[in-house]
Amino acid sequence: MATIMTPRDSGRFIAENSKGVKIISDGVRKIAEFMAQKIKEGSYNMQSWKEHELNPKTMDKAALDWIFVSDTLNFSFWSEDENDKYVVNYGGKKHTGYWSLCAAINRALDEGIPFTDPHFYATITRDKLEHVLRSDSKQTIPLLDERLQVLQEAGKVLLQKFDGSFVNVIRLCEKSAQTLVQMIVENFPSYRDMTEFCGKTVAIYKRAQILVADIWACFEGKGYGEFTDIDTITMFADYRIPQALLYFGVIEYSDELMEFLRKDPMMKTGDRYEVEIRGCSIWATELVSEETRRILDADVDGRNLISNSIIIDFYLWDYRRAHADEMGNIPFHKIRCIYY
Ligand SMILES: Nc1nc2c(c(CN[C@H]3C=C[C@H](O)[C@@H]3O)cn2[C@@H]2O[C@H](COP(=O)(O)O)[C@@H](O)[C@H]2O)c(=O)[nH]1
Repeated sequence: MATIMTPRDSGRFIAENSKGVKIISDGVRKIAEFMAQKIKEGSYNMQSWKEHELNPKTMDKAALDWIFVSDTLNFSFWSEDENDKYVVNYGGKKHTGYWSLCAAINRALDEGIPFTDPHFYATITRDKLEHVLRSDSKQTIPLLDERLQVLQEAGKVLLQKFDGSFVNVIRLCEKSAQTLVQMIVENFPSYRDMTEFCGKTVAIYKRAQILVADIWACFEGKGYGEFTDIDTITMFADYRIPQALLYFGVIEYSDELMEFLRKDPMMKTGDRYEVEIRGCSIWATELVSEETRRILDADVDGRNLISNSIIIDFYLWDYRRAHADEMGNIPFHKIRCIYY
């Protein structure tokens, strides 16, 4: 493969050539101060990942298998009609969006379905997957056939190349997050989230990077989650963080782009606006992460606190979920694809 830019360099290249999306340095500084405060007061850190009721609480192979399946299917949960969403009831609660997938996985495991075992999902039938992902509302999960294809593919690769467990992929990455991202995109085609922009191939790698980040957070940077270069992982360019960055004034959309989004169009992978929104969000979050680091390092209590683009991303994503109503009128770009 020709040397492809990393997601960080891709983000910078896209931001330097973007027409519809601008990064606002005052917004970067303000959100960095806000994040530094949150990190200093300890209200957000890598342990926050396990506080989510549906995420695994253990640091073992079972948790790793769970994370690999959830991140293989971690895409496209938005619904055409906000009042008619795909819902999974679990633990006495109604779960929507990304959490509906986690609820469905845990529901299957509770029913004795070995849904996180590649020996099972490598040859899972459409009927069986439909049962596992069944809805508790009228709305079914988007892209069921694509989910079937990427899940069977991931299972087959794990069985054929890595003796049936993602543990063996990690064992080969020599504790390098970048090596692991490369191994994921080389061996698992559904993770190849890249496109052409201004004559160059740009790599966004949203699901490959969030897979590494979820492992790092679940294992709290130890064991399977120990990476010497974890800070080189960027924000995960989905359709939610751009919404949060726009809300906080970290990025700004041109009048044309706002006009375009107001028509609620269905976009396609590689559309110029899609790449600009995702790429500028990556670069904006890198700038926020660097500024947050500068603020923490200037503070005797802050310099040994963990802060990187993953923590910033996780915080913004959780904030957006918790303040979905306030952000209701902030547009997000809509696309149906297997990448995010
Ligand atoms: N950038 C970024 N994108 C993320 C996540 C997560 C879940 N991670 C959580 C789990 C533990 C951590 O503490 C995180 O809170 C899902 N997504 C993406 O969002 C979209 C779903 O959104 P909605 O329709 O509103 O549920 C979809 O593209 C999905 O792929 C994240 O963290 N960052």
